[in-house]
Amino acid sequence: MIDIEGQPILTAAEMRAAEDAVIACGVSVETLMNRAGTAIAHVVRRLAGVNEVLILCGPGNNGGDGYVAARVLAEMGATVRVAALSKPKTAAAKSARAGWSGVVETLAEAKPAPIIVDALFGTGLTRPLDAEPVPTLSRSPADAGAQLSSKGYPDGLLCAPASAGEQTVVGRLHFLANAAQLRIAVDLPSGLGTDSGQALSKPPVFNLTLALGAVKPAHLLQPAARYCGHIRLLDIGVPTTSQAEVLKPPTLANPGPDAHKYTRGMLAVIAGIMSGASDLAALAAMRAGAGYVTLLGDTAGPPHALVRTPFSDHALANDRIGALVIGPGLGRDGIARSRLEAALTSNHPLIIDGDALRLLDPERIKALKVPVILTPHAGEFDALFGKSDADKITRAREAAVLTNAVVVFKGADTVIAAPDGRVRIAQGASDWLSTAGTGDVLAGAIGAMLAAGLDPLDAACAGVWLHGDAARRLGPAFIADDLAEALRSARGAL
Ligand SMILES: NC(=O)C1=CN([C@@H]2O[C@H](COP(=O)(O)OP(=O)(O)OC[C@H]3O[C@@H](n4cnc5c(N)ncnc54)[C@H](OP(=O)(O)O)[C@@H]3O)[C@@H](O)[C@H]2O)[C@@H](O)CC1
Ligand SMILES: [K+]
Repeated sequence: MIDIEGQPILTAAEMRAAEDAVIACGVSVETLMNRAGTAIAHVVRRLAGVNEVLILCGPGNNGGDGYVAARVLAEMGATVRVAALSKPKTAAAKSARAGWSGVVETLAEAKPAPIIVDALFGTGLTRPLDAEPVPTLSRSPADAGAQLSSKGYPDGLLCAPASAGEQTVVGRLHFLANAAQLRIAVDLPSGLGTDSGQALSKPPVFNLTLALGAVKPAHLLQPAARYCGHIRLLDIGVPTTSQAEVLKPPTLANPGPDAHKYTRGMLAVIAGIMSGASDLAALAAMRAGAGYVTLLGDTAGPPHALVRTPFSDHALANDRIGALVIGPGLGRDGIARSRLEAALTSNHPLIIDGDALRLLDPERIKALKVPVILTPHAGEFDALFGKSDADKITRAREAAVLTNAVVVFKGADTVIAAPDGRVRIAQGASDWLSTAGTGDVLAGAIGAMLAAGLDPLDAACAGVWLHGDAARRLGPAFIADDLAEALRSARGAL
């Protein structure tokens, strides 16, 4: 089981292409399926102990993985049952099914077990499951009590649509999941759109999802990610590369003996009508490790290390400034507009956040000749780039190209995109980040990184990492002030 930090993220088509490349070199689909099923079995065996395992198998290769896992688990001495939605359709799944010598129950009639393994659908799911009735065995009285043969569905038994409610695929999956103590999904919880991150049908929430060969967008994008639980990668011997990767901890150098405040990066934060927001950004930058932070505007208060300076073109013209944050608490009035204009023409690398995003359009941003990082949340993103049904990765990528800026598309599944197509996606953001001021803290943290001289994508990634890690360390009910302070622990943990 591999931790997914830093791993490539592949769409369903990219995963198929990676598998095809291996198959073209003479490795059979059956071999890949055997690797997948065997790896799954070993994980399940470790977690299940002596408890009974129920594996739910679908018609495609995801189901095939399930049959292999069942066989290997049985060979290891585990108590394992298999329930199928329908007969296997693919050649590899048929062959895997043939390798399972036990009974195959129907999904509609399977009794619960303490451990369930969902191998119903993986990357091949193309439509919602809700409407799909679960086939049951329509039996004549003479057939009553007959069991499925160990080699497949007996001839003459018909698959008939079941009634509503629990007898849909989703209903049965929820029923069995609710009754289980441990829920494990093979590749993806059944019902998720691999690339879109949408729940085509709402699956149960799993404890563990075993990604096969590569991480997929649905493991990270919301709402799909919330159904996956912990995500671990299983290696099936398919080499993968992608421009999209899971965000990993940054490598940040600590100050050396010859460091001074300016070598560690000087950040200027422009204040506006809501001084609390720019204060938070400035404090966050200091706690993320900036050497010198100056707040430009008419503000007052601690910390004493923060250099508060009235806003002026002269203050902005300081060529020691390594980066400029504008937007937190800026407002949208005339003063805001003139400060934004001054920032845009100051020639400093920019982090553009909050209100500043509402005062700009993509063409203006693209015309800037300095490194730019945009940090919109969903509302700001829609306002700047328009609404769209495309997935979040595609939207972030297109926005980065359109503006020639690094775009940090914030949310529970923050996507960071660079104009050259590279993408990083943060996993497992704390739900407690949904509180006022946390976006200001992020802008400051990223500002510290950009001021320190990191490349814009690296700066954005480092800021997002520190922000997410600080939140994880704080646990529940923190406020943005706590978050800014906790950046110090996150920085110290690197
Ligand atoms: N390729 C490889 O080398 C390897 C692949 N591996 C594994 O394969 C998985 C991908 O396999 P897959 O492509 O067969 O797709 P899968 O998710 O099993 O489902 C497809 C089936 O579902 C059906 N179907 C779709 N939607 C439906 C719906 N709403 N309701 C009902 N049916 C629906 C669809 O029918 P159709 O749309 O064609 O009518 C088709 O029959 C992947 O996640 C990984 O686990 C590993 O073994 C390693 C080697
Ligand atoms: K599955």
